[in-house]
Amino acid sequence: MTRGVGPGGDPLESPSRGFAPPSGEPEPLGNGPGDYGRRVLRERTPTLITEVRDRHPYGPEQRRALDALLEEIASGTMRPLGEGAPDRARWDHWGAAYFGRPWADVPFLWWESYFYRRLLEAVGFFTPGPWFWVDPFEYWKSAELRDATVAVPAAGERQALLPASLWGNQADLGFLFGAAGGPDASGGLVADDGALVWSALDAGGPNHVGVVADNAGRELLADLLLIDHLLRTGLAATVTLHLKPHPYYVSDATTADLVACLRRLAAADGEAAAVERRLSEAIGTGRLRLRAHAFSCAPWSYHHMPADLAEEFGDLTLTIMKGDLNYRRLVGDRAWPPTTPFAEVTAYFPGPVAALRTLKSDVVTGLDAATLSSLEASGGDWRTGGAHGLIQVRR
Ligand SMILES: O=P(O)(O)OC[C@H]1O[C@](O)(CO)[C@@H](O)[C@@H]1O
Repeated sequence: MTRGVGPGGDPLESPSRGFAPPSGEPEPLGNGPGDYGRRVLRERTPTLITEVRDRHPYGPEQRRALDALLEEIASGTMRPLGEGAPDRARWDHWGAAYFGRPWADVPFLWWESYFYRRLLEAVGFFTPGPWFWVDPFEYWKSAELRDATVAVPAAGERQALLPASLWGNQADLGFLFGAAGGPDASGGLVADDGALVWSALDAGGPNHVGVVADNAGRELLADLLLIDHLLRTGLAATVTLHLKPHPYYVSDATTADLVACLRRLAAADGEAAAVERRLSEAIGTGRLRLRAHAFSCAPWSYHHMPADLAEEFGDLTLTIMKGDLNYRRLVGDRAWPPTTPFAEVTAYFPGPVAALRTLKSDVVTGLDAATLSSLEASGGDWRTGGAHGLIQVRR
């Protein structure tokens, strides 16, 4: 296992260094015919730009910038961030191999992350002025949170907590902008290491658990119930909750979204309000620690994580990675044969790690051969439809 240092004083890791992926790894997933990335690039991304433009009273400057982004993605070449962007140097470094090329030539994981950064640029999110730090996705996030029901399982019923946190991941608002609409029904679990997750925590202590959050709203509510359980029962001495430092992938949870969820819990009846009180107190005492690391919005897999993050994950009893994008970043967004062991592709990760994810993109690992053949025989969109889930762990 090798670890590099960040470039030019930047605390984030150089993409060319970091933890080595297993040798002989398959190509990064792209945007060719049949690739899921192509659908996202051609369908979801333009719809999202148009929706963001239509839902806000933006002035001519923001509208022009959104239209230019639409055109650049459809038929132009990828350009760097504008002068004056606070993170321009970092992205110039990261994007050196991609800028000046058509978007479709750039790996899916990379371009989609950069797309969200460019969308924020277009709407003036980082520019001091009237739209400074106005979340372009707040409209959808708050609607989803309003509709969410809060169901606190009875004390002692911990078995429901992992599936609730997992299936909460269906509430990815990016699906609103897909041609096929959102996931409909549960296709069940294609891998279920749930018992191993609990036994990793039951083994002794004190446990220190990381939760790398994904979506706001009902997914984060379910995550918070899980975190409350871990803290309340003493199964975790501390929990570190990783949020996004700024809006990302439509519904990814920021600190503002966490606050909204806590208020939602406080306003609900009975036990939910008690959960909010306990969590707020735990944040106050430092038992529940919030992180919003810049690498959480980086276009790279965790193989390239910076040293400070690697050290943190290495100190944890277990890190729980939520959602599809974190899964892609954990295993590497590559065309792995689906029976490649999860333990093998995550061996580089600096501590025990679990993934709770609904399947919403091409990558998957750790399936047994029988499960894979019945999924293939189903003829359905099982890799990307969001109707299947998995719980995997590497201790
Ligand atoms: O919210 P999640 O579970 O990370 O899912 C987001 C997924 O949706 C997509 O953004 C598709 O638009 C995938 O690229 C990504 O993996």
